[in-house]
Amino acid sequence: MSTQSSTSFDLDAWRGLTALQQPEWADSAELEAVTAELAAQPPLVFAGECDQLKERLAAVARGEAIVLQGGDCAETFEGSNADAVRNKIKTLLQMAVVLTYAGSVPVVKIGRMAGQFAKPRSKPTETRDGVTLPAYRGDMVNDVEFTPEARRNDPRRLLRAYYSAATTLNLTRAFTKGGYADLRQVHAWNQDFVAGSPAGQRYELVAGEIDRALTFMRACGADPEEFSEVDFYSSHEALVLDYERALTRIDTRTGLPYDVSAHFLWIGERTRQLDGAHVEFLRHIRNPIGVKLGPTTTADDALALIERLNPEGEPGRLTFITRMGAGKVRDALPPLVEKVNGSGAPVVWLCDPMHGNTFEAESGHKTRRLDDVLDEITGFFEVHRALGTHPGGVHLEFTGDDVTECIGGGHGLAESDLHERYETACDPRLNRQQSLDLAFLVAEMYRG
Ligand SMILES: O=C[C@H](O)[C@H](O)COP(=O)(O)O
Ligand SMILES: C=C(OP(=O)(O)O)C(=O)O
Repeated sequence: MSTQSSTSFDLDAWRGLTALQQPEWADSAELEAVTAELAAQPPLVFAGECDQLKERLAAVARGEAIVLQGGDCAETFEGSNADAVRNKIKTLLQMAVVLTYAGSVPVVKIGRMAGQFAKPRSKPTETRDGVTLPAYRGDMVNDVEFTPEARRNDPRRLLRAYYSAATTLNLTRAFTKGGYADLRQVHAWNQDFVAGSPAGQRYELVAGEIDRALTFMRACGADPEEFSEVDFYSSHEALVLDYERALTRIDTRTGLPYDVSAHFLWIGERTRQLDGAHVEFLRHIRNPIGVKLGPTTTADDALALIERLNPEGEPGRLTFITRMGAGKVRDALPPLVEKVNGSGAPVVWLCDPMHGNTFEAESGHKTRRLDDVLDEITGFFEVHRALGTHPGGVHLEFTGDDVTECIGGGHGLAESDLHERYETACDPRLNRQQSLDLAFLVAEMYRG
């Protein structure tokens, strides 16, 4: 069947399949009322914007652009405030400038923002000091606080997620279109970072080159409009299907369904079963979509996902986000890339170097080493370079704040520092310094 002819029957077919990682809602009448209310809300993004992103991702698949996708592991309602959103955008823009210069190609900027409110979990419950409660599944479902009331799955949170996403998107549109994203200003922030970073000398070369390029352009009288505005897209894991279905609309231009909760949606490693509800639902929406692929993925799994999610080979439609772990990427990735590339399918390859590299520190904090993160990206580049395919970019968990959740980086954050500002609601994020360290080091890989 052509994916282009989806009907509302198709959009609800997932309901008859196994949907993993769905919250059990205490009150189904309330869920119904909430989803009806959501279905009547205006779209958060527009189908035309999703199509524009698809075109840009098609350029990435052709090797003509790269992707920088990132943001919180789990956004919180409390964190959807102007300071936190501005800091995340600022960090992402700073990283993007460095990568744009190094790659000499456009960088497609996608936030894990404005909707990343639901989390798949390894276990349905959490036990602390002998007390067992339902696991935290993201602010869309319940609260991170460890009390029975906070951990109750509350359908009204779906509405709060929608309104928080709207607030965040409003802020991102203001920050990226209202002059804040001016290239010269972003470069000045990077120069400050290089001057203050213990590893700064290593980055001075790139920062200096960008500076000279900008001075040259100014001297030539070139001051393009594009310098002061950037295109920024939203994304999140399409996990809670009642929410995603309620926010799916038929585009009046084309008569095709789009999930207007975000520009880009992805299917997680835990919910990518071919015969599962998530693959079934996402195959019918026309947004650009991604699938996370962990180390157990076989080349045949990848081909079957392509057949199911992009049978017509639409460029920019499908992104594979590989998250193998630093120790496995060099063995697990080549068979996938080789076979997919051999099939001729136009796939974007992104590296998520976070989710295969998590471990528990002695203090009990979940953490990641920046060295492992960089090693996985290095392996990802090695594999793509060896096979002649395009390393399409990175998918990161980071924040613009000075948290202490991951180890390493120019400032040498150690395990013993983790307790100082450990604020994530789920997995550990790179802080602002570590994110910029990473951007300069990945820039070297693109130049290499
Ligand atoms: O972000 C990814 C997952 O939600 C997270 O890694 C799950 O963590 P858990 O193993 O603590 O449930
Ligand atoms: C859960 C996530 O990742 P994965 O599906 O790769 O485990 C995530 O990116 O939040």
